[in-house]
Amino acid sequence: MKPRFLHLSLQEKVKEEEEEEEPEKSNSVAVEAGAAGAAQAMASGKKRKRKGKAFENVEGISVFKGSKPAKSTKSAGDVEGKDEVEKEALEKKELNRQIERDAIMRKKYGIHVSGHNVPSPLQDFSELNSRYNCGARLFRNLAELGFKEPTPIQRQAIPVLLSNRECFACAPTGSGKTLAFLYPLLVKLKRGMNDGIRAVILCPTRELSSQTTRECKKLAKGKKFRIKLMTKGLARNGDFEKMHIDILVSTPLRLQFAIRKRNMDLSRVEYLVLDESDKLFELGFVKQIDSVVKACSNPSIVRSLFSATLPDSVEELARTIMHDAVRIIVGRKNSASELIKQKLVFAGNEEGKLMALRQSFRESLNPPVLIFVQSKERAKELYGELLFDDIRVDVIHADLSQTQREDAVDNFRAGKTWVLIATDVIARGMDFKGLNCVINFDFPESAAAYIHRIGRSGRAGRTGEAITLYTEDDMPFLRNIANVMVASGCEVPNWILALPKLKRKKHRPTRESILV
Ligand SMILES: Nc1ncnc2c1ncn2[C@@H]1O[C@H](COP(=O)(O)OP(=O)(O)OP(=O)(O)O)[C@@H](O)[C@H]1O
Repeated sequence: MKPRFLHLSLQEKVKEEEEEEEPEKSNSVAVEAGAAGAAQAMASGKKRKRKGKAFENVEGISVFKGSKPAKSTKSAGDVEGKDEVEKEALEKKELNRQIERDAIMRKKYGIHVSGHNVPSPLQDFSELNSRYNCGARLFRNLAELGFKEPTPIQRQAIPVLLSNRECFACAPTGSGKTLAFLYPLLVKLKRGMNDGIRAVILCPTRELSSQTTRECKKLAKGKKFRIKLMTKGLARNGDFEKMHIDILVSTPLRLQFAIRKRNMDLSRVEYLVLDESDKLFELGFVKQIDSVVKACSNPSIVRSLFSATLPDSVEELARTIMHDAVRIIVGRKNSASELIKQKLVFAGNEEGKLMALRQSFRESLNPPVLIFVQSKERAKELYGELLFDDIRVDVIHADLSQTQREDAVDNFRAGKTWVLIATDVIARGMDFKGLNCVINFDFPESAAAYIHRIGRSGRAGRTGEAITLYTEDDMPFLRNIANVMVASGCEVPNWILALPKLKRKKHRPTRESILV
């Protein structure tokens, strides 16, 4: 099903965007144009100055300054024309040099871009001040949070968003995408200038919304931003007409509820971020996303999509709704983080999986460990089994209350729980610092699910481990996962890579009960 917002006429949008861009341009040419652009913008700035000078020269000599024309066999026009040509050649040279410098830096960090006039990547965070005048407080917060160097996605996505360009970005799990979209928001929004809701960040789960809100508040420390998490209570009872929110973080369902039932007005939203965008474009979410995107009717809105996996279908969809978007891919598209050591383990059947898990815990348990299963029923069953082993174990799934879910995450983060059993509800975006190992007790339903699950470890430059158990039933789907493993530098037996290609991408078999 195609979302309705796709029917928005492109022509209409182009016109709207043109109207919007004017004030930004006049504010700061060099800043906003960025790019191979920084040079281009500089060049055009220079051009303007020089044109001014040229005008003064001609007029000055003959009209205002009253001085006599220089004695020359060549006419003033000839000299002027030559100067202009030389200057243009110089500018072109500088522009080419800048393009070369950008290309070298992108190559160094594995950044691939497409789009017109893409802003230059950041050399370091200090450029946020020199190039974009980002403000001392936000800059200090970066240092206080221990962020010394921008990650590759931050190097490219931050300048793009600071230049008010729409973008869709794909970078590995744990590579700092959150900061890449939060930081430009905080810079661009300045402080409480408008009423209503000014920026919306959509995340597929409550846990991720809550984590993103927390990160945003940390980054905005000392600034008076009104940053809100859309809770169930707020969605049901919020008086949004009287409320001023700079940044609202929500799941699509809660936001759609507030739009429908509480008449929430999103027409002044200036920035819309779709985090884990490919998940948000899946069938279960698409209607909600549609109504949110439609409600964000501000013609000047800047939208951005972020994920570690970006299927072509989502890219195509994104292209139809975005204007002049920049595409940023870090590393290889749809690949796992290279920091994770990945292993496939044959366990025969369902019974064998439990034995293999117990055996591995007996040999060495290096907490924290996250175990993924296919459904909430299976999560409950496995929890029931491990509860009697001498392990501090907990479980998280969609049947638990909000408080229980929050407690499960908090206890795991605090080290009170060593092993957390989970469904895919926390497979995306969750940042558990120092997670050593992910175990796929149940084989993931797709390559994308695999990438996100194992991506809970090996984050922010740390190494991690991922073990995937498989049974006879999972064998036909092994190749999908093996391809991901090979692409991220892991060894896989040749027979797996020689398995036939499957047309069906999703694998969610009926499994025997875990209970013994
Ligand atoms: N420049 C940086 N330097 C050091 N650490 C950073 C930097 N930027 C972000 N981090 C840290 O890296 C970790 C992962 O970041 P983040 O959660 O944004 O990853 P992500 O790319 O969004 O991953 P996912 O695809 O799983 O959502 C976080 O703990 C974050 O604090």
